[in-house]
Amino acid sequence: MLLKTRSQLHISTVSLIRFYDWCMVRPLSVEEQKANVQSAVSCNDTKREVTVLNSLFKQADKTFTFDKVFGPKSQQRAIYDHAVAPIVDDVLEGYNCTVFAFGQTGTGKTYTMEGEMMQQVGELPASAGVMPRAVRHIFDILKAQKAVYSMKVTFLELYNEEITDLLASEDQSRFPEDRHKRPTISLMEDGKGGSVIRGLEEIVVYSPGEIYSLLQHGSTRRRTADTALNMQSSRSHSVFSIYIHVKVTTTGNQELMKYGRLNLVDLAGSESIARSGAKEVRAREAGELNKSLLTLGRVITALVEDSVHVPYRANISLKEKDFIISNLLHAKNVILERAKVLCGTVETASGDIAHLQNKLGRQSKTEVENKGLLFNFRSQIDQSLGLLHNTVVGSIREQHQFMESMTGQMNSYFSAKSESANHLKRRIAKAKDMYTSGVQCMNELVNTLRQRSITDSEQMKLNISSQAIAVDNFIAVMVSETEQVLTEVLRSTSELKELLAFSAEQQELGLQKSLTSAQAMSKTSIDFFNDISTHASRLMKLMEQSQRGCSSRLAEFEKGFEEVAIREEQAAVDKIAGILAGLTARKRTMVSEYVGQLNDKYSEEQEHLALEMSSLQQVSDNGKKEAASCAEKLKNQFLDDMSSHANTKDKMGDVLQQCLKGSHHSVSYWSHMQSCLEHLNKSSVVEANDFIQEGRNENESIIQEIQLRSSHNDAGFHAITSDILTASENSHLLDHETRKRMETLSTSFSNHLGLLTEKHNQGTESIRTFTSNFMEKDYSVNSPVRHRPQELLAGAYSFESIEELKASVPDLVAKFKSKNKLDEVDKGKSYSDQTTRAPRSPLTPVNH
Ligand SMILES: Nc1ncnc2c1ncn2[C@@H]1O[C@H](COP(=O)(O)OP(=O)(O)OP(=O)(O)O)[C@@H](O)[C@H]1O
Repeated sequence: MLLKTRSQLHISTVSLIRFYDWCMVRPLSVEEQKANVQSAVSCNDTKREVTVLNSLFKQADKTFTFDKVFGPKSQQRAIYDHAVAPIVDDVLEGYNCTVFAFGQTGTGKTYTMEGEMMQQVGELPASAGVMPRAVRHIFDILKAQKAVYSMKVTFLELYNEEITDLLASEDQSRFPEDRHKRPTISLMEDGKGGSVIRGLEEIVVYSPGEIYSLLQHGSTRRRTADTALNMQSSRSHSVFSIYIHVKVTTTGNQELMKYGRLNLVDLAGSESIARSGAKEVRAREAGELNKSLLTLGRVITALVEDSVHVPYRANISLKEKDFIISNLLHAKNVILERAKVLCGTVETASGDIAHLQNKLGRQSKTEVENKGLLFNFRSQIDQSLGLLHNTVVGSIREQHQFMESMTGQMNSYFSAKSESANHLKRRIAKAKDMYTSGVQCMNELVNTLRQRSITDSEQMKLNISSQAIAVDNFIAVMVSETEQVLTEVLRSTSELKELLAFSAEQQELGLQKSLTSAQAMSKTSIDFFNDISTHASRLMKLMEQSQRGCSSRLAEFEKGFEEVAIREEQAAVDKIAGILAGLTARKRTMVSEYVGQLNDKYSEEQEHLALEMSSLQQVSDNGKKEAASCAEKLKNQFLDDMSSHANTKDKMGDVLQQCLKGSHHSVSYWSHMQSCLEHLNKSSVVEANDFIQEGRNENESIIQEIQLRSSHNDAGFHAITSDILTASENSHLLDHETRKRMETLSTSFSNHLGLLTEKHNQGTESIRTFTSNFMEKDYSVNSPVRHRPQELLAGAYSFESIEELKASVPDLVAKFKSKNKLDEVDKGKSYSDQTTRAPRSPLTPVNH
């Protein structure tokens, strides 16, 4: 497995690139040892040589030299310390560095780069790879330097020419099958000859632990597969990048930013498809991997050999992103050759490697030289900057001294020179006095204005606050009254509710009672009708019995009668006539006896029936009585319920009436409140508008007055300056040198005056701005739809204050004029020598 690094430093348009080749040979695994696999490679770490033992195949051994060789016994820590640690130092110096791990599948690339994944705290395990060690190293250095820095990381995977962000947030798709699809991102031209990876998530990190978690997370998302040569073979290239921005302070106390970037690239392994046992998808995948690695190798070789043509595109050779990503798309034969060399299958690669090493050595040397040159260049720049600084400071000091000496000379010149100088001095003093008094007067005016504005704003604040308090009180009263009304309404509503509940209860009770009564009544009626039915059935039975008795007796009578008739007939036949009378008498007796018996029996049954009928009558009467009493009870109950309902209804009516009154009262109260507020707002708006208008007028006149004074002052200074110029021009007695100095002094004085004028101009402008702000912003009244005006800004003028100011302005102007005898200036009595010049606009520079 080869570990290759590339460093790149960007200094304006210059890019320095250097390459190192390290060769790592992993130990035989336990399985390989068990299978008695023979080692085909021997390493000489000291000589930095790896020998492919072709003698095993009865051919000459081949020896290859690298920048560094790590044999099978090498520890992860040693590999990091020798190969990667210096590169991390370069990164923190502002270089862009890349560490590639490439080689045949199963040779230990991922193990070297990642190793056993990192612990959050404490020592790293012995098997920790380059990535966790580099992270820990970077943080250790930054901590030791107490550096101010920022850091972010990216982690991408390149699989079958498709880039995937390994740190992208998990997909929250609605459909579970979509969640496994990782978002792909694209490589784009950045328009500056470089390229950008669009959509790659850059994660800002603050601790090694955070990076370890990200690495662990990203690493588990990488595509791996179980092949015949590696149980967990990476099927994609991965690029983990750390971007570091460090703030540094130079000796000249300048703050600079160093931007360094470390790319840690774990390439997929090249493989012999036949040996790895790859089929179908895996075989195609392996083909793509081989192709990309080959192209990468070609690009690296072209860069190492300084080839005119780099098999990607020329600008890419200087750009790392393109180098890593795009070159993979074109990498073909060279990397395969390298892989084959390592496998001992290509014999002719030995010379190339040696040649490459020599080239690399030369390049490293040039690189070191360039770095030295650069360092010298930088120190020269620092020296030049220091020199420049000293020169500038010295020249300023000289100028200052010159000015001081000039002032002294001028003083002596004026004291020694004639009346014209004295006259000039007096004029200057006068102008100075005038200007000072003007300024003083203006200051007074400004102070008075400010004082007034403060007092008036306070007064206004007081008024506003008292108004606000009144409005607040008014609102509070309204609120409390509204609350009372609402409480009343609520109380009435609750009473109403209670009454309704009570009435419902009463109704329910009444209905319950009615139901019970109706049930009792119905039970009594049912009993009554049951009794009647019983008695009726008994009566029917009795009647049936009686009928049956009568029938049987009549049948017996008929039978007996027939028998007797037959006997009588026989007797009659026998006795013929004699007995006929007695027979008839006896027949009559028998019939009457039997009729008597029948009559008795019938009367007896009649009595019995009458008895039954009377008992039926009795039952019926009882039932009637009970029904009547029940009806009476129900009637009374119903009447009670009706009266209670009537009472409830009356009460509810009263309560509703109260509610209605309360609502009417609230409505009228609210409308009253609304009209009050509207009135209040309207009056505030009108007052404020009037106030603004008057304030605006007053301020306009004040500004005009200030401008007038300023123009007087300017005119005065203009006169003085021209006097000085005239005096200096006319001074034949002055020698050339003195005149020159005079001119310089005059120019500096004029410049000074120009500055003063500018300041004055700024002052006037700021007063104007202040006034316009004051008018347009500070005094603007809020929209009438609001209930309370906003507070005016502190320092704003009240209407009264402006009135007072207005009254005081003429006094102040008169005072100013009398103090400076400006009436004379106005009349053109003094400064007659200035009238020859055209009047200058008040705020234009004096000398031009
Ligand atoms: N220096 C080492 N010491 C002990 N075991 C190692 C070492 N290097 C690699 N291995 C073991 O060898 C096996 C293959 O290593 P690794 O997966 O890192 O190879 P790879 O080059 O990344 O393969 P691929 O290109 O197929 O992904 C792993 O089981 C790993 O643990």
